[in-house]
Amino acid sequence: MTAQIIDGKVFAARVRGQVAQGVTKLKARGITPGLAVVLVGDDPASEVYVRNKGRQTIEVGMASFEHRLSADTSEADLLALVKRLNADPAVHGILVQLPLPKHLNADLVINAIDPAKDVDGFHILNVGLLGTGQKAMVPCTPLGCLMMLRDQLGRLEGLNAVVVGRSNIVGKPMAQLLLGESCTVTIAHSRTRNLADVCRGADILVAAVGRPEMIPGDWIKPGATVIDVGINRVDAGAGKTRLVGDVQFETAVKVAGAITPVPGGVGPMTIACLLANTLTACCRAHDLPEPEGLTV
Ligand SMILES: Nc1nc2c(c(=O)[nH]1)N[C@@H](CN(C=O)c1ccc(C(=O)N[C@@H](CCC(=O)O)C(=O)O)cc1)CN2
Repeated sequence: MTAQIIDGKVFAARVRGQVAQGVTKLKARGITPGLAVVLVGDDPASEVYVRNKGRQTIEVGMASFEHRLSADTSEADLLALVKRLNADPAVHGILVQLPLPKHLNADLVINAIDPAKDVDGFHILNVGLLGTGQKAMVPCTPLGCLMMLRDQLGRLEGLNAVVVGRSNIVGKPMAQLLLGESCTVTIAHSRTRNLADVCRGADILVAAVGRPEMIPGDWIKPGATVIDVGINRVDAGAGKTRLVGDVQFETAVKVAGAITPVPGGVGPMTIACLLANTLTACCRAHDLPEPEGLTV
């Protein structure tokens, strides 16, 4: 058996199309959703992500506000910028690109963002709302994973879901979302005993542990749906590198029912869901109905 490949690029393009339609409707009412992205420092990967965010924001018809600050920016200056963006009515979504330089306290900065504009869903209030099953801003990567799972499987109720990884950005919110779908959820991680056996029990396996190709095909239940969140750059010889996921794709594809590739799986959904969250935040700010199919 060979797994169906879940194409994240195609899926993300579909989501962006839905977002663009929502933006057109808002513009007809004289409202333009706006997304502010803050980049501190010159991390090359973050540079690429921020550039792509800005480009895709404009492509769906939103206003893009980019703030690039030097690596030695003080916490006070960054907090002052966040405060200005909180107060700016043209800005419906605020995102501070992570990681921040070491001297800045990311928790402090994220929790200074107005929770209604926290399109990353990282603010402690949104974390609490999601954890208690209330309307929240949902972190983009897990939201994208859930959209793909719903599309693939329909109802998820009663399925065994194993999330490997316990980060605040992916693992924990992913587990909350799957619980919200009435899955039986296990959060596993690199120190879990008998990790292979835990994974073998999964109808849905979400790998978000950040270890290149840690999960081989023989840890996967035949027919399972595998969502690989890992984006790991490894040596490809001859001075080159390549991207691999947390799942060993070559062996997993022979066992799984469906699987996301790396690259081209979950990654593109992250920015598409950021745009979806910005549209949602804008609708909420104006007391308008939320876009269908783009929120949980
Ligand atoms: N404030 C935030 N910071 C970070 C987040 C986030 O959601 N909010 N996530 C990541 C980076 N990220 C977006 O910011 C992101 C990562 C990967 C991709 C993507 O499309 N990946 C491609 C491969 C890209 C490549 O060639 O390197 C793929 O998987 O196909 C988009 C966005 C950390 N920081």
